[in-house]
Amino acid sequence: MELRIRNLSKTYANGVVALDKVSLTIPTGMFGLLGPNGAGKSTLMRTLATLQECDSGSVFLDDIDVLDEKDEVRRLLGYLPQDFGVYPKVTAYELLDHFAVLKGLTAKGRRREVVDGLLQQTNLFEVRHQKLGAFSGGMRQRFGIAQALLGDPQLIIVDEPTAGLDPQERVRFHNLLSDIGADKTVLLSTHIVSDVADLCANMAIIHKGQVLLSGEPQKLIDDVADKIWARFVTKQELPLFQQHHRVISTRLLMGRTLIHAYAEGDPGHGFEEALATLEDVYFAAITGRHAAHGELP
Ligand SMILES: Nc1ncnc2c1ncn2[C@@H]1O[C@H](COP(=O)(O)OP(=O)(O)OP(=O)(O)O)[C@@H](O)[C@H]1O
Repeated sequence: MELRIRNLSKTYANGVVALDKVSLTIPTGMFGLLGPNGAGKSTLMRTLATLQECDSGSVFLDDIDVLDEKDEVRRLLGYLPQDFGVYPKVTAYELLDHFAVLKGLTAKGRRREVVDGLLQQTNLFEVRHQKLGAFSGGMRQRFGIAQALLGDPQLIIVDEPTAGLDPQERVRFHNLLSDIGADKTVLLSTHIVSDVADLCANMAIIHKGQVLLSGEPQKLIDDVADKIWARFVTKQELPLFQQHHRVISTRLLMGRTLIHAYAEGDPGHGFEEALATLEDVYFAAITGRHAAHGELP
């Protein structure tokens, strides 16, 4: 299914503009919504999941008016919130079975089939009789996906699901999501660039409630391909480079400081052209946004 978001805006009572005329078209497959903490991702996710009202704008899931026909959307929606809590004293099987009853799966035999199937799909079947309180972060997130998939949803929204997962668990979780994304619309919010780079056919970068960029990751990388320049600097040199170049990122590499700068042509001063990555796209977008407000030269 296709999700079309047009001019969605939300200002909280304290005056914070969380969404500022957000427009996005999200086709079937995995879509990554990338942005730093506070960008407005959760506000957008909760609005799409019919849990929160916006101020203006429209959202359609194919022909369904998401902001108006909430029951209709809920029948098609699976949602994994950012702060998905579990009851620590019940087992994975018991809780999923309970959620299945709430979803309307009242026939025992069919319910068992569905619950067992989901536990297998999320690789939790072997541990289904363990209490959720003993689950690792990765197991808990996979359980979160299992509950989100109850009722065979066509639209699946997952809000920062990989935060706090170790690398192995992240790979496992990525594989699970990518299987689901094969024929469903999956919207994944994250502040981790590699989540999007690894998984998503389409993406958007959101910052301070605004969509800065959207498109296919490779196309967005191609757009900055000859504009990213790198060099090592000393700690003492760094402020000078930040003053005279559009430095988009600085990071330590084997104890030295590697800077990436954005420039239309060779900036000289010892810079060499770098192979652009999605991380460069992300930092160029985010810092470009600051530049628009005069915070960078
Ligand atoms: N209920 C609320 N009342 C007031 N301000 C809020 C509320 N919820 C969120 N905000 C503010 O709105 C902005 C966007 O928050 P949101 O949680 O949507 O961002 P986010 O991108 O999901 O960030 P995070 O990853 O930290 O959750 C932030 O400045 C946040 O402090």
